Amino acid sequence: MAKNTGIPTVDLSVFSTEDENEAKKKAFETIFQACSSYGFFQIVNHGIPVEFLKESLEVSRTFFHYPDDIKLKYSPKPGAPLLAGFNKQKKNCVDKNEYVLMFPPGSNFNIYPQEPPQFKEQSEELFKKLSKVCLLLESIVNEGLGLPPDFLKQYNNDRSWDFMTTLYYFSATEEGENGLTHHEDANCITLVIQDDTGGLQVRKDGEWIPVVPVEGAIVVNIGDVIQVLSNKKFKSATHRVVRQKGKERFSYAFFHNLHGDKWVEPLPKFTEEIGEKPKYKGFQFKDYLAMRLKNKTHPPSRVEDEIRITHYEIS
Ligand SMILES: O=C(O)CCC(=O)C(=O)O
Ligand SMILES: [Fe+2]
Repeated sequence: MAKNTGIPTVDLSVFSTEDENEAKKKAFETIFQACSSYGFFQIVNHGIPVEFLKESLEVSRTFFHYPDDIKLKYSPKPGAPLLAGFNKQKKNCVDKNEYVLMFPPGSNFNIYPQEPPQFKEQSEELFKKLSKVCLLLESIVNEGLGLPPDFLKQYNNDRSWDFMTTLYYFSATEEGENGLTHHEDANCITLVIQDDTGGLQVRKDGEWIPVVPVEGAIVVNIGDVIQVLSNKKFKSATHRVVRQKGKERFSYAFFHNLHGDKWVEPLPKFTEEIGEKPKYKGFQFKDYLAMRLKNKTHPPSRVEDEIRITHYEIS
């Protein structure tokens, strides 16, 4: 385990072999512990060349440094149901960032910046590579939860709802340092690539723990869907981004999602089969996503009034 990262770091290459060995067992144990406590860990030797990750962050930096009149050419079309393309947070929004939202390569509603020219190709390639890493992580989570082989793969068998954002956080100002308000991710598994600025934090036992950047590492976090299915055995941790003084920050977040038609509820394995009460009511995933989207489009006046997974909690 790498020191000083705040959260554990796992060498993912040990999972590239079929045979059982000590290193694999240990990595597995670290992931299990991390998912049961923080809901966060980092991975290295994940199969995506470190150079490729750096290039991706560089492409993102180049785009976000263009003046608004260039960036705004790639904004979502008025009235578009999905905000694919370049988005600036509204002036009064507490989140101080800009982002480009992308759906799977080939989705006809994607709006890719054409400047720099390599943006589209780099993003599509990154999307595919991150998607592959998520499939491996999903199988590790499946095993960690003791589910039947390929249970999650079959349940979550449609990749068309996955998405990725690249984010640009401005440096902190006198008016504030909030970059992304504390939240939990609604999806299954999220991957984050961050530059070396820092600012991502995860909440554990009432404390904010920094997710200290590790070169070439990818941050992994568990989302609400896994938390609900596992009846809170694996945690969808609260996290946020704090802007740094004098330093802007670039990142990518990849969301291994779930088709909106899927029904989400605690699995019998974590409830009736072990004599535990379900901690959540079941719901159709798209209903939850719609409420989450409304948090963004029509934000309540107090952050604590936003709809979160607690909405389905059985008290
Ligand atoms: O930019 C980051 O480091 C995290 C982004 C994030 O948490 C999100 O988009 O849900
Ligand atoms: Fe997040």
